[in-house]
Amino acid sequence: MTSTAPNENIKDNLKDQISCKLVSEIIRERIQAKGARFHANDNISDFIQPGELETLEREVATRVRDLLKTLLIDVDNDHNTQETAERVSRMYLNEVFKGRYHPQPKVTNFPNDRNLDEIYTLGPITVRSACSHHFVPILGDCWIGIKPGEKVIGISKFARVADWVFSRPHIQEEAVMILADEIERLCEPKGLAILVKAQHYCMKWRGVKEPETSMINSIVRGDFRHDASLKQEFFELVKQQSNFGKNY
Ligand SMILES: Nc1nc2c(ncn2[C@@H]2O[C@H](COP(=O)(O)OP(=O)(O)OP(=O)(O)O)[C@@H](O)[C@H]2O)c(=O)[nH]1
Repeated sequence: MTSTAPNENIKDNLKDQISCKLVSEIIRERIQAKGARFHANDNISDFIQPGELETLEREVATRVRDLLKTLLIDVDNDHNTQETAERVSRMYLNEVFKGRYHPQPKVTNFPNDRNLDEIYTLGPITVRSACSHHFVPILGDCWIGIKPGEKVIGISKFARVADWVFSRPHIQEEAVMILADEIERLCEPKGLAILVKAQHYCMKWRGVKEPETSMINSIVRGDFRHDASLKQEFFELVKQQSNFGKNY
């Protein structure tokens, strides 16, 4: 987000407070004023100012309480659901969908001093998401292959970035593309390959109720795309890595 002069920010905040807008309206207007997208799998943290997430948490809890009431659950007397609205709100904003509302975890990159140009793979990295259609879990494993460029990042950062990207409502195909974009941005590899195997609870828990079906998809970029033997090496290494085939 481009910065605005401090006085303009203060004026805008005052205007918002005087008009008694909901914090979700204030944030939405800020996003729309910049012409930015706010689909379910977009990160909108640049548009949330300090303190607003806590206010949003209270607003979401009110809406979840309304949903529970509309579902004819006696939230006032049922001891099990009395604080469910607050828990669900916290869970969405700070846990399962934190990748929408919180900024990217800090990732330091280092120079590839010795010009390492061998590929390496990393996995399985557990990924947890939810499908955009039903908001029920997607759980799976991810493997990442890198042919380094001029920068390298610590291997734990791949897991942190994957967790941040997947912690949004998604479809699996887009989740993998967004993760690829973020990794390319962070370490500019000469080649990048990603494979995800996941189970979708919208198919497992409800709907067709298929308990074993999983979805596997992959993306290859740079040298992995142009060099068939490198691509094959990635898939061979992934096969050898432990837990390939694990079910949730
Ligand atoms: N391509 C793709 N589809 C997904 C993903 N996650 C869930 N889906 C599917 O999205 C579809 C949503 O379709 P709809 O027909 O509108 O929803 P529905 O009537 O609840 O469908 P059923 O699940 O068949 O009961 C379902 O077929 C899901 O299985 C994903 O990551 N990628």
